[in-house]
Order: sequence, then structure tokens, then C-alpha cells
Amino acid sequence: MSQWSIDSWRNKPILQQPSYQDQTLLNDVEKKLSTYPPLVFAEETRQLHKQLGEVAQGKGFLLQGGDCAESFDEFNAPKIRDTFKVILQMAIVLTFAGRCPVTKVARMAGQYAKPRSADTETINGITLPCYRGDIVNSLEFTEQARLPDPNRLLDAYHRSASTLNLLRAFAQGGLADLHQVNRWNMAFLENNPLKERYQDIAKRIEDTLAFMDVIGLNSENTSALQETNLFTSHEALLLNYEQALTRIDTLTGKPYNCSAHMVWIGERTRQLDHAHIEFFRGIHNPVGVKIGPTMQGDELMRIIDALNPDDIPGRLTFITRMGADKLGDHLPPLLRRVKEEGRTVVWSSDPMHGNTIKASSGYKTRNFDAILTEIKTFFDAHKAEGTHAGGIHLEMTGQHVTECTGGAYKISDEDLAQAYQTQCDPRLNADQVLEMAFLVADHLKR
Ligand SMILES: O=C[C@H](O)[C@H](O)COP(=O)(O)O
Ligand SMILES: C=C(OP(=O)(O)O)C(=O)O
Ligand SMILES: [Mn+2]
Repeated sequence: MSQWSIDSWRNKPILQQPSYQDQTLLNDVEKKLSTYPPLVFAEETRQLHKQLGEVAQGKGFLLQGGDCAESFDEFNAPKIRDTFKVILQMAIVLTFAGRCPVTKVARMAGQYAKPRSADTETINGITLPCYRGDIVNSLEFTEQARLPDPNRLLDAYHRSASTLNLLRAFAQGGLADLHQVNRWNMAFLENNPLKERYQDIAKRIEDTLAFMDVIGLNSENTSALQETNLFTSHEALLLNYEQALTRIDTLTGKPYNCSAHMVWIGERTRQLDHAHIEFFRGIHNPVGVKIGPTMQGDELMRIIDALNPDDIPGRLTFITRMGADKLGDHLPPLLRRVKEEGRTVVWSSDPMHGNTIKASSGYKTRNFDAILTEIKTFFDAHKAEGTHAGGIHLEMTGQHVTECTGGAYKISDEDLAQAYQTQCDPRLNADQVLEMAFLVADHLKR
């Protein structure tokens, strides 16, 4: 294999990149970004790496989630807070049910670049370049708005920095108190049509916290009850941005991508001889790769060889997104192969991207039951193969949107128009995501 350098990816083919008109401006922006402070510290990514190492060995669970695409326009504290809240609410349920630590990784503070199925979009006979995420262009359907603008790389950096700043404050500053998190869950259940079914677990968490209080373990003296760790992640699609934020860690002398704790390669850009695998093989963060239904065992092994040649637990997470009807056939041979070859990866389930459909009302949507079926099939496959179902990866929001159909409130195709706000893919809303947590908890318990 040829020598890796921070820009060796530039000699490889690359897909899903914007066509910038002003290359000089792009170069200036890249230079500027490369002098800006890193967003995360390499030591933090090593903590996540360590936690994921435990997950890879069956001693933990990864919960990863957030928007499909973060938005420049909807960039405000309530939105960040509400997604943070539901991640914690899910995590407490999963921790209790699974009796294992849950590593929380947000798709936040940098999830701005989108790969698309088509390069262009046509509305009423007018064809324009597709929207590629707010780091590239704007969703608005005008020629001007759809032009890729290099200055958006700087905007994305600044918004990521502010988002991360608030997340850190929430995590350490009192909002993550477990008593409070469970109170939110109790409140969620209060009005939920499926209250009877879920309240047992929330009640038991409440009793456990009350018991701990009696024996003197409370938020005042136990930081584990009061604070939490939340890591950040995004699809590292725009490699010029990712390169500019990759720095040599002063403690280890190794390159780390300091744009997020964890980064992943999408289903559309994971070709072995292409730029993304090349860039990822040289950074030392924990990394993910999306795995769709066409993946074959040999190709999978070559990805492992490229990204985790030394078989370090926690370095590599495979995020499977095959579709509820395909996963049962396609996942087991891959699980078997990796196990036979004695390699260690985290297996996580993205039950969203293989289940996208067009609703009769015209909206891009996903059905709650299909999402749940993919998760269940994922758990069943691992059980049958004796491997560890290590995590879930969700597109979700703390807002009360109507983007995915189904769930306890039975959102229908016709309801989608009420609050369809996503910039790209349909997300589970605050109620649906918690319902999902209680259902997944049932599986973890088993
Ligand atoms: O988030 C994932 C992809 O960017 C998204 O599913 C692509 O959507 P499209 O098929 O509308 O381009
Ligand atoms: C683009 C995404 O997924 P995938 O690469 O699996 O299609 C995504 O996670 O938003
Ligand atoms: Mn998506």
C-alpha cells in the first residue's frame, strides 16, 4: 500500500463532491480552516475509542443519533437541547434494560454534508443542482441558492463549534442529571397511548434512583448521576473540510480528525480504491462505515484490512442499513465471515436508510414498523450467530415533527404535511424515538 499523507486522498477518485466555481476562494477557505482551533481534542476521541472497544467485545452498547442533515436556519438552543434530551432519555432506558454502559454519540455539531441519489432536481420543468447540505449550498430552489459556496465551510465550522459548546455545557452543567432524565421519561409516558406497556421500566428506574438516594448516592456527591459524556459524529463527506481539521496530536504524534470524535463513510462513497477509504485509513479516530445490502464478504474483509489492519477493538464500526426485508438474508453471512476471520468490529444497526419510501402524499418517509422490524431482525441475526448486536444509529429529532409514519400516535401519510421539516431524510420524532427505546429495551433485556 502506498504511503498515507493528509492529502493522499486527492490522488484517488472521489464521488459526491460539490463542483465549486471559484477554486481560489476554496483554497483560501481550506487554508483558513486549517489554522482554526480544532473542535475536539484527540484525547477525547481516545476515550470514545476505548468505550467502543468495550462495545466491540460485547460489554456495551452504542447509541448514535440526530438529524439526517443539520440546518443553518434552524440553529438554536431549544433544538439542540431537545435532541440532547431525547438521546439521554433513550440512553437511560437502554442502560437499565441492557444492564450495560451505553455510549452516546450524537449526529450533531457537524452533520452538514449530504450525498444524494441524483445530481440535479427538477421542479415544474426547471432543473437545478441538487441540495448537498448546508455546508455546500442552500435548500431554496433558485439557481443562486444551489450554487456551492466555499464560505459555507467556514459557516459550518462556526456552527459546529457553537453546537458543541452548548452540548458540553448541557452534559456537564446539570441538564444531564439522571433523576431529571427519568422525570422526562415519566412525563413522556403520562400521555402516551402505550403507557401501560412501558411504565414498568420507567418506574423501576425511578425506584432504583430513589434507593441510591437513600444509601447516600445522590447527584451532589456522585458525578455519574449528575454528568454525562456525549460524543459527536458526522459523515465525513467533504474531505477538503475534514483534511483542514485534521491535526497531529501533540501527545501521540499521530493524525486525528478533530472535526468530530467519530466520523463515518457513507454507503455511496466507501469504494476501496477511492478517496474516502484512503483518507480514513490514516486518521486515528474511531471510524464507521455504512454497509448496504449489496456488500459481500470479501469486500467487507478488505475494508477491515484497510481501516483496521491491527484489529484494534473500537477502531471500526460497521453500520448496517439494508432494509427490513433484506437484512435477514444479507447480514448473517457477513457476521459469520468476520467472526471466522477473527476480526473485531462494532456492529450497529441503522434501520432508517434501507427503509425510505415515497408516501402516497408525495413525501419521502419511513414507517415505524419497518424501522422496528429491521432492528428486531438485526438482534435476531446476532443472537443466531453468537455475535454482539452492538448499537443503533437513528435519524431522529427532539422536535414534534411528522416525517415518519406510524408509532403510538399512528401518523398517517396524510398527517405528514402537518410538520414535515427535515432538510433531507425523514426523522423519528421525540415520541417515536422514545417508543423505539422502550421497544429496543425489551430486546436488550433478553
Ligand atoms: O441521508 C442520506 C442520503 O443523503 C439521502 O438518503 C439521499 O437522499 P436522496 O435519495 O433524496 O438523494
Ligand atoms: C447518507 C446517509 O446514509 P447512507 O450513507 O447509509 O445512505 C446518512 O446517514 O444520512
Ligand atoms: Mn439520511
